[in-house]
Amino acid sequence: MQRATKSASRLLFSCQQHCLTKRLFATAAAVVEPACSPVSVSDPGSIATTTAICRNSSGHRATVLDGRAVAAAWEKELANDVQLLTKLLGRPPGLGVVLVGSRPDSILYVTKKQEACQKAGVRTFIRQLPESVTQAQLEAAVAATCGDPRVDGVLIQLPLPRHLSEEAVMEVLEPRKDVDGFHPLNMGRMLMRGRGVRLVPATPLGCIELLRRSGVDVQGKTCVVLGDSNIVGTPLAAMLRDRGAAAVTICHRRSYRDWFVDQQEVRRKRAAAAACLPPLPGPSPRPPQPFPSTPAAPSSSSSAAAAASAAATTPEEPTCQQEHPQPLQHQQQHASTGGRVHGSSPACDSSPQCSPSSSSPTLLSSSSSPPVCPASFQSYQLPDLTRSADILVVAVGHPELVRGDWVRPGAVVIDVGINVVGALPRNSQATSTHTSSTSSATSTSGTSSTSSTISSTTANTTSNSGQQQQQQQQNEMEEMQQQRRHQDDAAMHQPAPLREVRCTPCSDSGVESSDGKAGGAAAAALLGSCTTSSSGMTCDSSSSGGCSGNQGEFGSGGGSESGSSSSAGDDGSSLCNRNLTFHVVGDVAFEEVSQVAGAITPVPGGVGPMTIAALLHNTLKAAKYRVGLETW
Ligand SMILES: Nc1nc(=O)c2c([nH]1)NC[C@@H]1CN(c3ccc(C(=O)N[C@@H](CCC(=O)O)C(=O)O)cc3)C=[N+]21
Repeated sequence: MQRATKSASRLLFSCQQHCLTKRLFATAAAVVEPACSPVSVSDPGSIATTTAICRNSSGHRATVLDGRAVAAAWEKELANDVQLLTKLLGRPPGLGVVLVGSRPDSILYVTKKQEACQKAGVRTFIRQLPESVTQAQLEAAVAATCGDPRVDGVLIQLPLPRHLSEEAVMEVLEPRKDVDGFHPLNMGRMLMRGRGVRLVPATPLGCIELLRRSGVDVQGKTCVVLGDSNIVGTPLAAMLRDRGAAAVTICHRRSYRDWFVDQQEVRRKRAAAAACLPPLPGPSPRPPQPFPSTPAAPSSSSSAAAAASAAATTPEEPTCQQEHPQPLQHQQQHASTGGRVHGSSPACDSSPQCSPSSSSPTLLSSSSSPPVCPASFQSYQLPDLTRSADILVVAVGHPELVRGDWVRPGAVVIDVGINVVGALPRNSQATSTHTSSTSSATSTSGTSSTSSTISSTTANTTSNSGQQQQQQQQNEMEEMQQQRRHQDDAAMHQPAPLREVRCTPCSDSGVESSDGKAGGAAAAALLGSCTTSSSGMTCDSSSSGGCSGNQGEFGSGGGSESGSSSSAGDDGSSLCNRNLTFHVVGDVAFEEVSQVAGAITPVPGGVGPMTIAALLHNTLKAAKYRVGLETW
């Protein structure tokens, strides 16, 4: 009734907008059941069977892209190359790793690399430098590793402590031994079309291989890469492009960072905007552009196909007075998240969200009507963008950022995030009580919520920018410190079965070296008294002796400066000494997204193991350059 007082034009406009939005979603819902998404996934184990993944709808779960199994198969293949190379080299291929400090995650990843190399018959030479190492010492260590005749490939484990320049040390690497592909020559060749790709970063290569080996064809697909890091987002976008993607969108951190800070607020804005969001590029058929100022949305081949099929089946656009089906995003939300609040769907005849009184100032004009949609990208539009993807890669470093309603039904979702969340004093699980979240925690709603975030490490999305890296490290430190303050009441609700990590970083004094012969023992030495298993890393927090004073053949470069314990090491130790438990979750809400996606990678067990296999692949490639099996 109150609406009747509003201007007719505004009402009409609002209705049109909302109805169009609804029709759009209704259309998307209509193609869910009968149509098969253009993505097909074959069983990685079988040769001939290719199962088309039909667009998901409630009741269908996504195919899990098993990174562990695929990586194991890949590594087995690589073992043949190792045999050949060992003959040609007159020794096993060798990987040199330079590790600064003792971040538990870095130690874990180095250990994984070492294990994979040992299994394949590749020797590893690990040079662990103290946290306090100078740039010159680090560069000398890298140069010495590159110069070692037993070493064919070299990597510098990232991130580096904030006082060190990643950029500068990368230049010390010999490009043909740069198994991470971070040297500017390798990066440049990869980014520039036709320049002859050589060594490419392991994590993106792992993603690409996982897609390929799972039977997901990139050709002609619309890809969205959420994350703009130098080591994942940027190279992966180029690699998707080179594999024939029709369109690749890289989302800069400014497109998602608001979601980190205040998810509630962005969700609220998004809900408020639901009635007047401008159409975004994507696979769904789009109504005519309602805003003359909005540029025309490009369409992909799959969107054209979807539009064609939709055009044949879409009923007349409902009038505003009609009952409308729930937009798909709301259906999904209620089906898969237990009703995670996204804002209620506005009534067609009211559209209060488009009124100037809405609390979404960037969205709306201050005049009466029509509402002005933003000229630039707004955070709340991100789910529309991600939903345009046939292949969605997420590498942002925020636990479970991507929810079910961010994903196009049937899409392939690659989760690169590895976030260590939650802390629980050991043995207190049974009696744990739920505590309030820290500022950086993900939403605790949904099916796989986590409570306090102790440290959010996107292992694979480290930026090469010193400033950003510093900021990230500082954030991690702050979170850890905050966690320590709350450690007494750190008990938390346990989400679905997740890997448990209890760890004690070893002392960062001295320089540790080991080689592949020692294998697991070398890893254990590196980790102090830590042991690893398929279920994670377990360490005896009472001991860190395995790491100190064990000066080996790589004693030069970083020297054996001791006593320079890092704050990171301190924090890790303190946490470990308190017997806290961590969980690993991805950037994608796995359970929820599994209800929508056609295929999805788990965390752990997805991109991580593929990264390790890719690194092994690169190490052998470097060895091939050396013996002339491949030309540089
Ligand atoms: N110079 C450099 N090169 C890298 O390739 C590099 C790096 N620095 N810094 C860190 C990231 C991270 N990264 C991973 C390696 C293995 C797993 C991995 O194996 N993950 C397992 C388990 C992990 C766990 O147990 O927590 C999984 O996801 O199933 C994950 C992440 C390589 N990175």
